[in-house]
Amino acid sequence: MGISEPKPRQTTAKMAAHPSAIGSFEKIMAAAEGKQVVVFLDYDGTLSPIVAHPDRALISPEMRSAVKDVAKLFPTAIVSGRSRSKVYDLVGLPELYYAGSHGMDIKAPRHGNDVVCQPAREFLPLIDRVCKILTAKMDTIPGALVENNKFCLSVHFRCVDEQRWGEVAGEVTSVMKECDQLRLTHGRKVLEIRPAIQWDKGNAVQFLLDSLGYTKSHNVLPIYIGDDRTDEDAFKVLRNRGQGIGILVSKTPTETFASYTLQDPSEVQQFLRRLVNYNRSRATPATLRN
Ligand SMILES: O=P(O)(O)OC[C@H]1O[C@H](O[C@H]2O[C@H](CO)[C@@H](O)[C@H](O)[C@H]2O)[C@H](O)[C@@H](O)[C@@H]1O
Repeated sequence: MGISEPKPRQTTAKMAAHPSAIGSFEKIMAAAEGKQVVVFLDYDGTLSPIVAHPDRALISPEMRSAVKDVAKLFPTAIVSGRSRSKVYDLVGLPELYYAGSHGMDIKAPRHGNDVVCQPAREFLPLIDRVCKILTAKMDTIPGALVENNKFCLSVHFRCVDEQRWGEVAGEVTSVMKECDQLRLTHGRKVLEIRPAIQWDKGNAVQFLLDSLGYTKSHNVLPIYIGDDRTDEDAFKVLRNRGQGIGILVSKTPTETFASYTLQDPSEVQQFLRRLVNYNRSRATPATLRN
């Protein structure tokens, strides 16, 4: 297995089918009319810009304040590949739902219903073992980094000399060969190792909508904003429900199950701010139903 940047997944012509969520704001709000909006937000590349080191991917005070205001109006969840505790510490808003480890670790807001979902609990010892093995291997490759995301591992190669990307891939692949209970996915200059169970960000979105009492409801409009391949699982769930707005954060033409795009986190912030301003006088406070 080699490592390369994920290729653009769609032609520019087809990109026209995915207009800007800001340019289409009125249309999105028309779809939300009379419905309960539920907001799902990815973290890296969506709420925070992509930077060289994972520990330095911080959310700006303005973005935090926009998310906080959104959560006053609508149930709001962070859905991240990072561990739940890490993304909670970064975002720092106890009033949100948090789904960490690509949705494998879900917790309701501190004062809300105690929704907890950890479908991959039995994999913890294996993930810890593999983390130790890979950390030792990556220690020999300058710039490589293994991040323990509790139910998943991220092997980062953003800071590795491109000549040595093959070595990173080779080491990861050789460890994976011994572990058929784990599977490998590929994010933004990161290899993601996770339990081989059918549970992803899409399942997390479905689980949270069910927990909020919207399993079969026609009166809900989920809005999911994310930038990465793993977010496609969530976009797909919204497509299959025939309900909801998927928004891909991307500057480049990309094949996606999302319906709209935003260019970067600063546009995400603008969109969230508009959502707040538009709905402030109209929506009732977010309530938890179960
Ligand atoms: O689902 P997400 O919240 O988007 O998490 C996906 C991965 O994001 C982080 O890695 C990415 O962002 C880093 C900081 O900007 C960057 O250095 C790295 O190259 C990116 O892949 C996070 O560190 C990973 O654990 C997540 O799996």
